[in-house]
Order: sequence, then C-alpha cells, then structure tokens
Amino acid sequence: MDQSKEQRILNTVSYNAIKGNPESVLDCIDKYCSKSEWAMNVGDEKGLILDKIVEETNPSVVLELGTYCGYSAIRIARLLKPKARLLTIEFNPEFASIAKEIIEIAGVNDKVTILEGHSEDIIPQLKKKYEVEKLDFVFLDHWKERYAPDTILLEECGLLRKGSVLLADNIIYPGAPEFIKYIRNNKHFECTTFLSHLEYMKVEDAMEKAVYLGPE
Ligand SMILES: Cc1ccc(Cc2cc(O)c(O)c(C(=O)NC/C=C/[C@H]3O[C@@H](n4cnc5c(N)ncnc54)[C@H](O)[C@@H]3O)c2)cc1
Ligand SMILES: [Mg+2]
Repeated sequence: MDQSKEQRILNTVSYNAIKGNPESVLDCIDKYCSKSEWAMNVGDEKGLILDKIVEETNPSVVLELGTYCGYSAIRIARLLKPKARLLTIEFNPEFASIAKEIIEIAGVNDKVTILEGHSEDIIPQLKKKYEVEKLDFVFLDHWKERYAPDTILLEECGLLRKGSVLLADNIIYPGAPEFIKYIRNNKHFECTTFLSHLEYMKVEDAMEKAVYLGPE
C-alpha cells in the first residue's frame, strides 16, 4: 500500500533535517510542503506571528488542539523556557505517531506530550489526569467547528485564568465563523486579528488572538 502524505513528510524530515535542531525540522517541512505537497501546517508566515505571541506570553503550560504532524508543536516548544511544557491533543493515531517521531527528531520531546484522543474527551481530564491547574496559552488548529465548543469547554473546566491567551489559526480560510461570533462579542475576551496568508499559498488567512479577562 503506498505511503500517506504525512508519512512522506516524516521521511523527508528523517532524511534531510539535522537531528536535535528544531529550526532545521521546520525548514525541511516548509520546503517540502511549499515545493512538493501542500499540507496544513501553520507554516512559516503565520508561524512568525505564532512565535511572536508565544515569546510575548512566555507560557509555562501550553495546550494545542490538533497536532497533525507536529509542526506547530515544535514551533512552540522550541521557544519554551526550561520547565515549561506543551500538551497537544490529536485523535488520528497515524498522525499522532508521525508527530511523535518528528517531534523526537526536532529534539523537543522533553517539553511535548501528545495526548491521543478527542479534544472534547481529553480537555475535561486535564486537571485531574494531567495535573494541569491553568493554561497560559492555547493554540487552536483542529476542526474549525470545534473551536467554539472547545473554548466553552475550557472555560467550564476552569482551565483559563485572567490573561490566558487563545490563538486560533484559519479564521479566514477555511474560516471559523461560529468561533469568531462567540469570541468577539464576548466581554470575557479581548480579541485581536492578525492578517496573514494560508500556509504556502497566496490566499488570505488570519489568526485570532483572544485574551481571557476572567469569569466576572
Ligand atoms: C480541502 C481543504 C484543505 C485544506 C484547507 C485549508 C486548511 C488550512 C489549515 O491551516 C487547517 O488547519 C485546516 C484544517 O482543516 N485543519 C483541521 C486540522 C485537523 C487536525 O486536528 C485533528 N483533530 C481534528 N479535530 C480534533 C479533535 N476534536 N480532537 C483531536 N484532534 C482533532 C485532526 O486529526 C488533524 O490532525 C485546513 C481547506 C480546505
Ligand atoms: Mg491550520
């Protein structure tokens, strides 16, 4: 049976990237996905916006929804301070195992834990099972119609604190209209839109940053 695109991405990383060098893994994926096969990594252009917001926030505990091949997990983890950690949720077992290998090649596996399963099942377990108190930073990049319900779930589970930062990919393309409707007219969030482009394409896209202001 011929290989999947994600397996081919792992092959090119394993063959071409410098082991233990996260930048070289990111470059390798970006080159492959812009030259050979498009894939839904946040990419180099939106990646720079992600970098800046992660550096400004300097989070200790990060949650990512939608690991895919691990590109944004590596992007975030490489910027985290020594004790900080990233939990990333992925329900597709093939993607989870490919991401695990790519994250190991990048050398950031000591900071990253891949939680295999549906976000709606795992988020309620974060406090008790994964010893999370509060989330400092959440990157949303999974199915777009899950952005709003999962944001509500994070609030309900008491995982957000005053200043927690949510960053959502693709709010223009493919778009996350329910999430935008929910978050922008919500007095508990302070929103900012970062205009950019769809990864590896000339198509308009954007990321939405939403800072949680607290439950009152
Ligand atoms: C046809 C087409 C292709 C690409 C685009 C453009 C485009 C550009 C982008 O940057 C995109 O992020 C996307 C996009 O659709 N992303 C969805 C990403 C899902 C990943 O997350 C996983 N997952 C999905 N729901 C859950 C869930 N509840 N719990 C746990 N894991 C979940 C999946 O297992 C995948 O690993 C699309 C538009 C149209
Ligand atoms: Mg995306």
